[in-house]
Amino acid sequence: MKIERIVSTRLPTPFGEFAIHGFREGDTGQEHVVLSMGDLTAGDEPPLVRVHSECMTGEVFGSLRCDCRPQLEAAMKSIATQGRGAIVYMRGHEGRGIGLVQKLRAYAEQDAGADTIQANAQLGLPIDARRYDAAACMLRALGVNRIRLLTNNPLKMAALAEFGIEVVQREASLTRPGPENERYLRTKADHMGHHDLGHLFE
Ligand SMILES: Nc1nc2c(ncn2[C@@H]2O[C@H](COP(=O)(O)OP(=O)(O)OP(=O)(O)O)[C@@H](O)[C@H]2O)c(=O)[nH]1
Ligand SMILES: [Zn+2]
Repeated sequence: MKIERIVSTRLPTPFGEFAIHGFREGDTGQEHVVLSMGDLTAGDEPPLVRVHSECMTGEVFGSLRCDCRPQLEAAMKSIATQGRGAIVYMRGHEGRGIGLVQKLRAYAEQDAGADTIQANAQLGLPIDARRYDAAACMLRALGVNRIRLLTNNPLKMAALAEFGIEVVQREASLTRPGPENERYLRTKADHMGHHDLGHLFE
């Protein structure tokens, strides 16, 4: 995989000032960004990293069908509190890799009774089409080979490891469930093997 860092600049946010690094994949032209804070390569302690899948409905419009925005904000806050870490923001991961409009079609199926997995299956789409090689390459380009990863998703950990990023520790990324995203979170807990989400419903 060829991926190039095109630019690095400042990004002041309500959570503190990050650096934002703009990357472009050589083969596809797909763009991604990494937000970083502090010196990612200093010391023995691996940095806290969130590899986050783009979700326009949640992050731009505040959709309550998922918890992507609260997860992203919590990750930015944790990194700011520690003064060090990175958000690898994966464009092209929208809808677990099926794309925005296909995700909206899946939402329509869900409103007719399907869960998140059944909805994709009914549309003839993969349940999860995301790849993590670009994420691993971007981390490496920033000098990072060992991380503490904020996730509940075992596939994400395994995929990063497969592409040479050592996940020294996993930290849960939990938000408070609401009536609109409860089924989405339960499906991840019950059928997609996600860690820790089951505790939300105890
Ligand atoms: N296909 C599909 N994608 C969804 C749906 N709801 C949210 N998404 C997408 O799922 C992605 C987030 O992935 P998740 O599987 O929920 O969580 P994760 O990132 O794998 O796991 P964590 O690291 O624990 O948050 C975002 O790109 C969302 O757009 C849905 O109902 N159907
Ligand atoms: Zn979302």
